[in-house]
Amino acid sequence: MASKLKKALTRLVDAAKHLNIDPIILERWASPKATTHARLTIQMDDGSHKHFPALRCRYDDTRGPTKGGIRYHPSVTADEVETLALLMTVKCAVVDLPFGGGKGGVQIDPHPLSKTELERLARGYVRCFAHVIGPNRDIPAPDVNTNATTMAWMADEYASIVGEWTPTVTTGKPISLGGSLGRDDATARGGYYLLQFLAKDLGFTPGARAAIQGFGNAGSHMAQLLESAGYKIVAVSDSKGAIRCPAGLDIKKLNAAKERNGGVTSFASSDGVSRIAADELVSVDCDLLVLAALEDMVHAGNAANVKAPIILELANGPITLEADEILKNRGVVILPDILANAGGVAVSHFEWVQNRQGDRWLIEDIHARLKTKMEEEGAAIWACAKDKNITLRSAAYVHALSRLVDAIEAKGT
Ligand SMILES: NC(=O)C1=CN([C@@H]2O[C@H](COP(=O)(O)OP(=O)(O)OC[C@H]3O[C@@H](n4cnc5c(N)ncnc54)[C@H](O)[C@@H]3O)[C@@H](O)[C@H]2O)C=CC1
Ligand SMILES: O=C(O)CCC(=O)C(=O)O
Repeated sequence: MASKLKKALTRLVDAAKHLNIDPIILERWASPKATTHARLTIQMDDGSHKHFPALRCRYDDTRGPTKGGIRYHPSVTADEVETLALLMTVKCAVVDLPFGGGKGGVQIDPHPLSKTELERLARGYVRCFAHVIGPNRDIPAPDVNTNATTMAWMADEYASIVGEWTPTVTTGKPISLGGSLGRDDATARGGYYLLQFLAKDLGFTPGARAAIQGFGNAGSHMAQLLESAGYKIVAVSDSKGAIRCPAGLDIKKLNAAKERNGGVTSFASSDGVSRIAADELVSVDCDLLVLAALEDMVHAGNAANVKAPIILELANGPITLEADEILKNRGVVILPDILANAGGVAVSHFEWVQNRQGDRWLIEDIHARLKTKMEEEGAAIWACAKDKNITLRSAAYVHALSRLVDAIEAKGT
């Protein structure tokens, strides 16, 4: 079976056909610039030691330091991390950030770990990769199962290694340590601004019904934003299961139930809310399907069951190549990951700039800058898709690729 990376690269190669790109230039993205592997050993609270495979990939730094999150998950592999780092390379070009693409991961289920074990894991990661990361070289951020606290521990460990506080080495930090206002909900908010901007063209109106797969950072913030704007959230899921409520879920109450009980299914005892099978989420009757969990969740086996006419990808790579084709043939419009979830890295860039300036921007400024970015890039990609009669995903790749090629040609290499 083709690797995830090989499959992901076909999207880049297809986009190149719409531009007159020298194949030699394209070859440079066929593999990452560097992937570093490590054995990450931590002491557990009972005094024993455990070892976990850990990685950091710097896929491409043509447009600037590599940038991308760190994921803790049992399914982390080099192939997955490299694929996600390729997506970061393209994403940063889509929204014109002065960054290349990177990603990191640890193959671990972090849920059974205590807080002290999690801290040792984060610090251990930095000790493994201190020679790879750096404020002008490679800048991590949160991704699946990592958060602001993880970034604080990582920045603190980096400071003790280099001998000075260096806030620009990670983004997504707590506000008290130089984190940016608005980074917490930025991934969802960027997707939300894009959706609002295209709503008229998409025929998406307030009161419309949304189903959301994944109820972590990206998915739960999206639920809040959509609910506040008058949309109905009729189903949500997480790794433990899914719930449905045709009248619309109360997201505040759902969040409180999740906090208390650790998962969305605990809310199934509330009025009008029923439990459904996790894989039923993608086939719920709704006007918008938000994918905010993991890769490959919509595949050849379930793409035909999707009822939503619009899909917004907050997750990275949630739709397989085969499913993409099925959905395209059925006329489903996909707002693609490399544009729709770029709000996270865009506000990470704002954080990095604020840290370099030693300044703090107002939340209103951050929202305004993010909105402008999503609208400008969204408009360009929408126009490219119409002009070339291609999908929004293909148009986003074309848009990014032309910026990447311009940068290479400008360097003359
Ligand atoms: N956090 C960020 O800033 C960004 C995240 N993303 C992407 O968004 C996606 C979600 O990331 P976060 O929200 O940060 O992670 P998170 O760890 O906060 O949340 C992940 C959510 O997905 C759920 N989940 C896992 N497996 C599932 C399954 N099989 N079915 C349904 N739900 C499942 C988890 O229970 C959890 O609710 C990932 O693909 C990530 O790469 C993309 C851009 C930025
Ligand atoms: O904020 C960042 O630097 C990267 C976030 C990320 O990992 C992503 O966009 O997939």
